[in-house]
Amino acid sequence: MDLRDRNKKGFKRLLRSFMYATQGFCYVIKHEQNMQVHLVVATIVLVAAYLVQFPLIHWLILLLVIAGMFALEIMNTAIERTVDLVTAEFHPLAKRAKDIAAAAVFVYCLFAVIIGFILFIPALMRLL
Ligand SMILES: Nc1ncnc2c1ncn2[C@@H]1O[C@H](COP(=O)(O)OP(=O)(O)OP(=O)(O)O)[C@@H](O)[C@H]1O
Repeated sequence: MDLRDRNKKGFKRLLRSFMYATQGFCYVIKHEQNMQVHLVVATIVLVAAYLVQFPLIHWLILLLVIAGMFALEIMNTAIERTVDLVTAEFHPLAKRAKDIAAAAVFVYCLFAVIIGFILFIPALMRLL
């Protein structure tokens, strides 16, 4: 992007930002296996929520958790690429940065699973 463009405001710039964000999103889906796994799991969970007829509040919580998961995985990928840009060599700080970014995804995943159980167990009990 031309540096002068950065100071421009308006709809065109907004549209361009949206286009860049879409490119980033497509990149992560295409190249990150973890993101592909998240997509498959999210689809299964959404279908299951539909089948057990989640109430509105459960849908909202579920969508928030799924959106957070996607956003965090995207940020993790951004950190990985930035570290790769800084060094192609083995460096303890590069390891720290990537491991910590991965830990953020892991912690979120863990709590997402717990929330999933809390939401689905009563719905499944009702069905049985
Ligand atoms: N430059 C580096 N220096 C030291 N350790 C590194 C470096 N690059 C990667 N690592 C170590 O290897 C692990 C895997 O890194 P990699 O870049 O392959 O990411 P990944 O976890 O495989 O992510 P993904 O498969 O989602 O792209 C990191 O978590 C880190 O421990």
